[in-house]
Amino acid sequence: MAEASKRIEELTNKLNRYAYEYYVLDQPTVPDETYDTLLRELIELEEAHPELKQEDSPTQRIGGEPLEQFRKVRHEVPMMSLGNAFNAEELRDFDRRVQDGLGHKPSYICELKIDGLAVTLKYEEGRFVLGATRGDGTTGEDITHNLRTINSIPLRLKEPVTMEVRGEAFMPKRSFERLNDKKKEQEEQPFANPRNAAAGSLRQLDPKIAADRHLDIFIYSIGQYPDESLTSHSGSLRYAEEMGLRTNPETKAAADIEEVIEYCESWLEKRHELQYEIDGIVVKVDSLEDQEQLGFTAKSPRWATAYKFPAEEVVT
Ligand SMILES: NC(=O)c1cnc(N)c2cc(Br)sc12
Repeated sequence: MAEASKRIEELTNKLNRYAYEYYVLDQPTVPDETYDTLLRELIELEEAHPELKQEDSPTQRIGGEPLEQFRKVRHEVPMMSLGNAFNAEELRDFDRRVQDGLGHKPSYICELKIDGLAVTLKYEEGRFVLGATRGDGTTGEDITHNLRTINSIPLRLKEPVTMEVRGEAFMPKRSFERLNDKKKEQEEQPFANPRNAAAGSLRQLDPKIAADRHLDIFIYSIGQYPDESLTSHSGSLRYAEEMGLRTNPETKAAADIEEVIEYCESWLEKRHELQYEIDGIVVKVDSLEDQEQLGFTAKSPRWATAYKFPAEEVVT
């Protein structure tokens, strides 16, 4: 029994590390066959010793029976929405308002605006305990059973910290095309776009459906967190990465609004090369102290805006 317990713990940790390298870092260090062989060994050991199964075992990503209904979840920290800017001049207007509010020039951080479904993830002492949709910003739906099936969401953080993080769950373009090909073959209604496909997949009561949809996620903000040493948004993104969470590699600091405008305009064409859809760029004041000073309007932060790309001509 001690042997089995030791081997199960060893396999669980090894498989979780391999999954982290593959799904979070996009840098696998072992071939798929190695992962599959170890996973088969773990499944056999867990079947022989179910009481030794670990909560963060990769075999526990797809839970039990489908839910009867969704539980409502109240967000302690409301999930924000963003004001919009549609061109360079409106970005300059945003910058003027920010400088008026701060009394100094801020530094900015630019992040791709992922076209998916905003979700919140709660970790307690490092364990993934709750995941929910944004809903109306204060009340969302509990979709923990579906988010557990996303391989780039760690079931356990690298440190036993308690924190809430927010991000965008999305369906990569390739998964979207494969899914719609299957739907067309089965003469079912295809999804209009990857955002609808991701939302449709995560709003299922049966986690086996979400598990089959190859969803992914980028974390873009941290709610209440224990580490008071964080003073910038960019620092909090690095902290999220250190905890084992997946963040977007294209995020970039900008010294002033002209650099922000340059970044936004550079992605107008480049975005078609991405493996996922984006519908704009999120621009944030980087200093947490500056964010605190600027605060929120009734529904949006004064320290962020969304630069929206012009709607694309839909070729039918
Ligand atoms: N990086 C970000 O902050 C970010 C990325 N993608 C998105 N769809 C959203 C939405 C809000 Br609200 S923030 C944000």
